[in-house]
Amino acid sequence: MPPNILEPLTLGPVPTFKVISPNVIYTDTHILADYTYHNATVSKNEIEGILEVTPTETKYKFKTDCNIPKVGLMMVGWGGNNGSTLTASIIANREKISWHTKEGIKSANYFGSVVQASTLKLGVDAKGNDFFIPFNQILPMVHPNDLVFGGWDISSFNLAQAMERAQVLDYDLQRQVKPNLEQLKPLPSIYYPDFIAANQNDRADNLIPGNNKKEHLEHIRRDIREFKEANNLDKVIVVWTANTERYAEIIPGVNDTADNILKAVENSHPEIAPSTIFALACILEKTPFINGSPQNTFVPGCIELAEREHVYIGGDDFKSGQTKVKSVLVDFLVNAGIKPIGITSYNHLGNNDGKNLSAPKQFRSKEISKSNVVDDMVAANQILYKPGEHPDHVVVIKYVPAVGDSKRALDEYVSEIFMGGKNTISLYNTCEDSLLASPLILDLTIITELMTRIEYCAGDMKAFEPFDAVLSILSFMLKAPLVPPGTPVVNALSKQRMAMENLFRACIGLAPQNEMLLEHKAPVKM
Ligand SMILES: NC(=O)c1ccc[n+]([C@@H]2O[C@H](COP(=O)([O-])OP(=O)(O)OC[C@H]3O[C@@H](n4cnc5c(N)ncnc54)[C@H](O)[C@@H]3O)[C@@H](O)[C@H]2O)c1
Ligand SMILES: O=P([O-])([O-])O[C@@H]1[C@@H](O)[C@H](O)[C@@H](O)[C@H](O)[C@@H]1O
Repeated sequence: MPPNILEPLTLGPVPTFKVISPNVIYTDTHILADYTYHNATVSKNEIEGILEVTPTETKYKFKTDCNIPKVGLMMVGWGGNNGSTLTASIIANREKISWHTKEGIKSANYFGSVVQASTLKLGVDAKGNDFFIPFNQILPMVHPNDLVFGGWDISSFNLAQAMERAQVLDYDLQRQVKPNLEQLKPLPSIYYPDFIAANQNDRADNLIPGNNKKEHLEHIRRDIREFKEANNLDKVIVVWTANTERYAEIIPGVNDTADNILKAVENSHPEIAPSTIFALACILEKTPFINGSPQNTFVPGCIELAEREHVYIGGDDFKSGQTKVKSVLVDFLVNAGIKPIGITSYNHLGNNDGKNLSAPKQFRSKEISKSNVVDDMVAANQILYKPGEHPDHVVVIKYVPAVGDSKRALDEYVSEIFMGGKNTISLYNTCEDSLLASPLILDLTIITELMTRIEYCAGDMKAFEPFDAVLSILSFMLKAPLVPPGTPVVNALSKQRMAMENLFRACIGLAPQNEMLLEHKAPVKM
């Protein structure tokens, strides 16, 4: 395996602030924080017929390892539009490349990455004004410029050929990064035709031979080990950005438990998907695996194995455009007491993703992930919605080669408003789909890696432990957030962002952001 030719230059940002608190200790290697988690339990007093709300306080200790490791990002589907666009874009950022376009000179950036291009409020300054820092300075994080790339694709194209095929980036930029990308070639991958559209067959010329799923699993495990060793990495994160697969059937005795799914792999059971083989290989290699597509990679047996091995998994389906807007707009409408009754999400696109989704079973996977995104917001308001009542919600995706990666999304939101009135909001959203999704791969990778360096201790626990293996903290970047079995799914984008921000604040002993601004509304009088 050729070692990555682009060695990282520097490792991560250096924290630019220190929390002055008896609850926070900085050592040479860690940040230790004592944190009180405030919540409230609600119960019904049947005798008095009232609800009783009891504030709760739980003492947590958080321990964050501040040593930023050398991290490899291995993408499954590396030769696709997202994988090639991300690789080219990070190289452009690393090399500080600018390029000519008809609109003038453009320079590389990380817009669209919450970690690299958003900020968060740390507190207020002496005048009471909000004080913001870059999101990636709240805790030590890997910088994307330092990531070492690798991955697999069923297509043999090198990354330069893949970038050209994707038709996402401007030519003058492609021209400059081409020499670097020509050196990068995806590893052969596993291909089970039944799981993706038949129209993908013509690019499947870079395959691991045979049909033995156990051998495929061990091959992928070996690939991960060899990549880590060849690049002298401390950690590897694997992200699935390959084609959307059909849903796998959940079969008792086959993929319902960890032991059964490993046995099913031994028997090369036909219902074990390539994405699940990758997930199992990662779990067995103690390597976090993130699913950027909508299929049910994480069948129950896969989740159970991840929990048993304490290996982080996350998914599903990058939340990049139309759905991201939906998880904001419906949250706003419902929380404003306005009742969406009809949501129609239509889009067409002409890239290979759209080509794969033109097949019914693959579309169905995407339809599911795009349709469930309003469930939590609707369930939270029983003034507007009776139990079980939902807006009419339609998702349409059409493949139109002529528009390439420039997805056209048209949405219509029809809502009931005051006194029998109706409100209709129509949106038209168009852009290169891969330019929205690629930064999310960065955020998923960097936050997953950060989570591998944070441990907690709470209640009667005698030692620090990792978080639950199912990383629901990644939900901001995902359409159909995977959560620990039996726990609530949150889709509202503001809540997802708040959860991420407040968790990282807790790791440095800071209370959750509450935006009350009491100091201005009810100033303390001396
Ligand atoms: N805005 C977005 O682009 C966006 C948003 C959300 C989700 N997604 C999902 O991300 C995935 C990738 O999107 P894309 O636009 O890059 O698609 P793409 O079709 O350009 O890339 C997918 C790549 O995966 C490869 N592939 C297919 N099966 C494979 C296997 N078993 N092993 C290795 N490689 C395999 C294909 O050869 C292709 O190069 C899709 O599932 C898509 O639904 C994309
Ligand atoms: O993230 P989002 O814009 O809601 O959804 C997108 C779909 O509209 C698009 O058809 C599909 O090809 C992309 O993979 C992505 O899933």
